[in-house]
Amino acid sequence: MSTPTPRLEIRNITRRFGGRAVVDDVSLTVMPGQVTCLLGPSGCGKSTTLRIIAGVDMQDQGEIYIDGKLICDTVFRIPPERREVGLMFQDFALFPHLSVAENVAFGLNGPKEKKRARVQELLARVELARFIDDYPHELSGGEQQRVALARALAPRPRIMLMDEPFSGLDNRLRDEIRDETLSVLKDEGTAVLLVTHEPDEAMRMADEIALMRAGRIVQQGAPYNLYNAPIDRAAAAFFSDINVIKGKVQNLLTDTPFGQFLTPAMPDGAEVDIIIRPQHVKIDFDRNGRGPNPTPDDGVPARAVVERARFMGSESLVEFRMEFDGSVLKATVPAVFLPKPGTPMWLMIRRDRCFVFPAPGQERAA
Ligand SMILES: Nc1ncnc2c1ncn2[C@@H]1O[C@H](COP(=O)(O)OP(=O)(O)OP(=O)(O)O)[C@@H](O)[C@H]1O
Repeated sequence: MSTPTPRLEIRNITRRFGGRAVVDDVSLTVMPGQVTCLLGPSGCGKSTTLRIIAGVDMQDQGEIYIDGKLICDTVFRIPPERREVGLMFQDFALFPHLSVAENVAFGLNGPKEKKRARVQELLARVELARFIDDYPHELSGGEQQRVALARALAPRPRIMLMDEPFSGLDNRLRDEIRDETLSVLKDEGTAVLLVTHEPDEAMRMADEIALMRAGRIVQQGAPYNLYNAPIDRAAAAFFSDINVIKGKVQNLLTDTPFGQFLTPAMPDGAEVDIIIRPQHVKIDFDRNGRGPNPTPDDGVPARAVVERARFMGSESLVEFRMEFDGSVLKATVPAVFLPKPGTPMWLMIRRDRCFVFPAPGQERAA
């Protein structure tokens, strides 16, 4: 069986500014109809990667292919306007002096009736048909964003490049527009490369996430895999708060107050961090100084006192001071649960949800 051709493939892209590689040997593919998110902190090189694909910046090394055809390497270069790539940025800047219909039709060629039909089709799809003859200033921010989406999609781009397109919208509107945008893009079968620094946005939108750090892609895969099998401590911490339990390897095992962990590939004496997300910490009440019985899944309970508890809306966040070393661990509870500071409790950690990594500075020991 032949493997399908990616809609977009970039191979070993490097871009240097002043000798510094801000994009460093980046490769990725996006299949037709797929949304891939380039996710990473500010300054890690996401936008530069996107600009290179759009053709408004030029790589120092590497190649770009669309539907298997070379569109750019370091010698050969198809100009931006012939790449059939749509662009959508945070500052989507509709033309204020053009009507909604004229904005959407802006990049279209061909007979007037055909253009009008495509504009009508797209405006219906983004549920803005009634605004067709209005001007941008007569529309809300969310409506303007949908016009920008219709405009970018009008010439039927093979690939849509989106750079933080939703960050100018307020929270509630943003979720709605994201979902709507996603369904329009899926209907059109466009391949999407979306740049964002927000893990929630990436998880909500992406079929695949490429996690970027300091110019490199450090991990790539389905959102579920990145969340549940992060490649290192920083990747784990990028998606949520984390708790760190420290330990030292002895005979391929690491002893902690929460029980023993298998640490097979690590030498004796190596320091390890056992990472657990607050939502995978279980809590139980103190029964006259005793906790729950250990279970195979949850391991050994450890005693703590409540440091503080905060109501977060759909959940509560409780911080505990651990009796064994005075460290603070956090647990999220999916309900209103606000125990008083000083209340003794017991914590267990879901062993199947723990990640074990060499402690910082010990990476080479692993
Ligand atoms: N034309 C340029 N000349 C020099 N340095 C640049 C240029 N463009 C980008 N950089 C630098 O390259 C690095 C990566 O920038 P880039 O905009 O790609 O990051 P980003 O991940 O998109 O960040 P953000 O989310 O803040 O936009 C930054 O340190 C930036 O200062």
